[in-house]
Amino acid sequence: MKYYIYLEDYAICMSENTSLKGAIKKLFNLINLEKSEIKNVYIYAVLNGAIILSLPLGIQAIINLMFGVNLSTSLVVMIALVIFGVLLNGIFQIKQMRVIEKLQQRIFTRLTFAYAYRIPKINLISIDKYYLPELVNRFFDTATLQKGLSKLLLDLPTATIQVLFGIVLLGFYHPIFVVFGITLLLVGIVIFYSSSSKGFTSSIEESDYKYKVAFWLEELARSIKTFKYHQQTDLHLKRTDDLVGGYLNSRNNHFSVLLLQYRVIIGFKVIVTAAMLVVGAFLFINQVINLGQFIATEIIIITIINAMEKLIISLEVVYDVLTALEKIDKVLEKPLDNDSDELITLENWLPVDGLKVTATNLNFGFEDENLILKDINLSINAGEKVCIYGAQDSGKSTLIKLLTGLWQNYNGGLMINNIPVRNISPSVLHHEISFYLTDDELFTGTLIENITLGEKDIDFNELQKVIELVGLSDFVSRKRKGFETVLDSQGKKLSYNIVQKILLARCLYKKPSLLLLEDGWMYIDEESKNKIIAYLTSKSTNFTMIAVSNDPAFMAKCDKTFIMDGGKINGYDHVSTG
Ligand SMILES: Nc1ncnc2c1ncn2[C@@H]1O[C@H](COP(=O)(O)OP(=O)(O)OP(=O)(O)O)[C@@H](O)[C@H]1O
Repeated sequence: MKYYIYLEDYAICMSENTSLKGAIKKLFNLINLEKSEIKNVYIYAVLNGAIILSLPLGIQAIINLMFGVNLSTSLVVMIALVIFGVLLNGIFQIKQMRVIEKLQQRIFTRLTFAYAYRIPKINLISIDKYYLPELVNRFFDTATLQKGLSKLLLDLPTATIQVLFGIVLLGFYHPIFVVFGITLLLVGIVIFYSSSSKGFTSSIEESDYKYKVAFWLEELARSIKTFKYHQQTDLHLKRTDDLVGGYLNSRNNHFSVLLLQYRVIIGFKVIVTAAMLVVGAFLFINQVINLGQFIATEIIIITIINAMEKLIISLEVVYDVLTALEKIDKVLEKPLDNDSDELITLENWLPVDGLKVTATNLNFGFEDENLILKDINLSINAGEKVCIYGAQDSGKSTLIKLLTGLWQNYNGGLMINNIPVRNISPSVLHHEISFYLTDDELFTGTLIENITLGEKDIDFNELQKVIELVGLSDFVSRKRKGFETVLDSQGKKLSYNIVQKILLARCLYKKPSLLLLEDGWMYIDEESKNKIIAYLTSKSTNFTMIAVSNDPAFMAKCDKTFIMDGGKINGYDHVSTG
C-alpha cells in the first residue's frame, strides 16, 4: 500500500462547475499538488531559455573575434563556452524529462487511488441517473492529462520564456524591437482571451460525444447476441452514425476556434519576422549594428519563430488538458456518503445480535419522479424474520434498498434501534447490515475474495459452515483451486444457481445483525433453497431478517408478512409458526 499516500491530496481538485475558469482552477489545484516537481521544470526551462538565447551572443562574439584577425585565446574560450552551453542545454533537457516522467507517474497514481477510494463511498442517490461503469470511462482521460500536462509544462513555459527573453534581448540592440514585441503580445492576449471560452465549451462538447460513442460501442459489445441476430435493422450503424455526426460537428466547432487562434499566432509570427528583419537590415545598413550583431539578431528571431511554432502546437493541448481534468472530475466530484463526526460511529455503537427497524410515515421518490413509497409504517423487532410480499412494481425493492441506509433522501422517519438512520455513520450500517439485491454481482477475483471481500483474518470454520449451508461445498470441492478459483466478471461462466449461492454466502459470512434479501433464492435448487429458508427463519438465529419474496412456503415460516401495493403497505399478516 505504499502508493496509497497520494489519496487524500486529490480531494482539493474537485468542484461541481463546468467552466473555463473552473477548469483552470482545477489545473492550478493539480499543479499546486506537484509544485516542487513543477518548480524544477520551470527552473530548467528558465536556465535552458537563457542558454539558448545566450548562444547567439557567443556566436556574435566569435564572429567579431574572427574579424579581429588574431586568433586569440579569447576565441578559443568563446568557442569552448558555446560548446559547453550546448552540452548544458542537453543536460537540463534530460533533467527536465526526468521530472516530467516522475510527474506523469504521480498523476496516474493519484487519480487511480482517488477513483478507487471514492467509488465505494459515492452517495448512490447522486448517481442514480448515471450508469456508473460508463461514467468511470472518464478515467481514460488520465492518459490525455499525463501526456498533455507534461507537454504543456515542457513546451509552453520554454516557448513563452524564449519569446519574452528574445524580445528583451532584441531590445538591447534597439528599443524599437521591444515596442513591437509588447504591442503584438497585447493584441494576441486580447484575441485569445475573447475566444478561449468558446474553445473550451466546444472541446467539452467534443469530449461528451467521444464518451457517448464509446458507451454505444460498449453497449453493442455487451448486447452482442441481441445485435448479432438483428443486424438487418442497422440500428447499430444508425445510432453510430448519429453519434459520429454529433462528434464531427462539435469537433468542427472546436477546430474553428483553434483555426482562429492559429491564424493569430501565424499573423503574429509573420509580423514579427518581417518587422525584425526589416528593422535589423535597416539598422545594419545604417551601421547602427555590425554584422555580428545582425547575425545574432537573426538567430534570436529564428528562435522566437520556433518558440511560436511550439505555442501553436501547445494550444490544442491546453484545451485537451482542461477538458481531461473536467472529465476526470465527473466521478471525483460526486458527493460521498455523509460521514461526519456528529454521527454515531462503530466506536460508540453497542454491538447487538438483531436490529429493530421502524418506519414512520416514510415517503420516498427518485429525483423528478412521483413518490414510489407512500406513507410506509412498519415496526420490526430485533430478531424477527419478516417477509415483504406484493404485486410487481409495488415498491418492494425500493423499500429494501431504503432499509440498507444507502439512500437517505426520504421523508418521514426511518430508525434502527430507535436511532434515526441519518444519525448513524455509514461504517456502522456497513458493519451491521448485509443485503442481497437482485442486481448484485460477482467481481473478477477469487471465490474467497468474492465471499470475504478481502478480509484479513478469515474465519475458516464460519466460511465452511456458510458454504455448506448455501450448498456450495460440492462446487468448491470440484474446483482444482478450491477457494482460490478465479471468478470472471459477473460470474459469466457460472450457472445462476452457483452465482446466487456465492452472493448469499457473502451476505451470511458477514454475520449481520440485519439481513435484507430480495428474491434471495430465485435460482437456487430446491434442496438448497429449503435448507437456506429453514436457516433464515429459524428461531435460533438472532439476526433480524427482512426479505422480499412471493414464495408462500417462505412466508409461512416468517414471523410477519407485510403486503405492499402501489407503494403502500396495505396490510400485514402475523403468522404464528408455533
Ligand atoms: N433507480 C430508480 N430510478 C427511478 N425509478 C426507479 C428506480 N428504481 C425503481 N424505480 C421505479 O420504482 C417503481 C417501483 O420499483 P420496485 O423495483 O421497487 O418495485 P418492485 O415491487 O420490487 O417490483 P418487481 O417485483 O417487479 O421487482 C418502479 O416503477 C420503478 O420503475
